[in-house]
Amino acid sequence: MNTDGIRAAKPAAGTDSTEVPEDSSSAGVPADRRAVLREVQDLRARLEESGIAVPGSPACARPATWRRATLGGPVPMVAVATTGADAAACAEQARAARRAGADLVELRADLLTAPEVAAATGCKRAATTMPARWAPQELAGLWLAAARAVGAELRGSGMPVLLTVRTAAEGGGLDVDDVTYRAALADVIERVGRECGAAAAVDAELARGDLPRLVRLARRAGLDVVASSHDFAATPNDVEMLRRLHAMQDAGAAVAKLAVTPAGPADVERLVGVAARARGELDIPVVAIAMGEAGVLTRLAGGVFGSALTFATAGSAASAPGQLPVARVREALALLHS
Ligand SMILES: O=C1C[C@@](O)(C(=O)O)C[C@@H](O)[C@@H]1O
Repeated sequence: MNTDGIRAAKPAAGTDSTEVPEDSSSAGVPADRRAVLREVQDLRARLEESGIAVPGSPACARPATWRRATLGGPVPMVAVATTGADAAACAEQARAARRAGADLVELRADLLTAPEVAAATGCKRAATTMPARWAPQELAGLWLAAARAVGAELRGSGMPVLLTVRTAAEGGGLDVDDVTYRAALADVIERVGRECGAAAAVDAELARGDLPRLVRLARRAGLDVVASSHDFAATPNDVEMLRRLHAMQDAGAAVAKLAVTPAGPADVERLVGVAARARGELDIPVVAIAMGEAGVLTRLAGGVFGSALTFATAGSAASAPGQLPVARVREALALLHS
């Protein structure tokens, strides 16, 4: 088991690596950092007591490399998601993400507002204005235009774009049936794939079905698929969470991502336990996030338990509850993975 991350964060040589010292040697570590370390170490100890091997920061068998970002390497990547309602706002947020030092930008295309609808209604709330009656090709066209704008903003930075269209069923802004979702996603995959730089990877929801076909299409287009599953109400049982992550790998996804809502610390502990197990069982990078205040630790220390990616903010609204600013996340990563 690799304990280097934790050990490197200890200020005093020769101290027990499972304890955070209270003495003067830890004086340079602010209280909140010590609290993070303590929580991580407690959690780790409890998981190991229950027989779950905590991976530390091992490299993954099949890392996913998109431009200069590698998921599944020794340190988790930091993503910033756009929440803008149009392409220009998303490009602006991508610039802020780049300046803040994020590794990649997630374009949340489901939060875009169709310009005609916005003009007619004056409404900026994307989730209520994405027109369900649109043909898949029209939706894909809207998303592609934003992908182009964000891709152009990041040109030369080496930062990749992850194109995500989150459905209402999983807490996002696109309220369409599964057939429309799949058709629109397939269309944008093919069109984005033709435009080098517009996106390096695309998110596809496991529960919407047909994941193997979308993965094949994406591969043909030169894109990786990040398979995802979100629960904004609860934390499913461990068997179900592991099943979903395995199903994502079996469908050919390059990354398996799970975001859940914990009711309290017990759920957080279960989620990181599942992440650690999945990390040992799967070849592809695993992303495991507990959303909301109760799950903040997973956004800072998820990498210790095998999670390859964390989402942070760069001056704009969070795309999911519990996200922290990039700088705060970087500080934690430096502490835990140096
Ligand atoms: O899947 C995820 C994770 C996320 O939900 C989070 O909790 O940070 C944020 C989403 O934008 C992203 O697509």
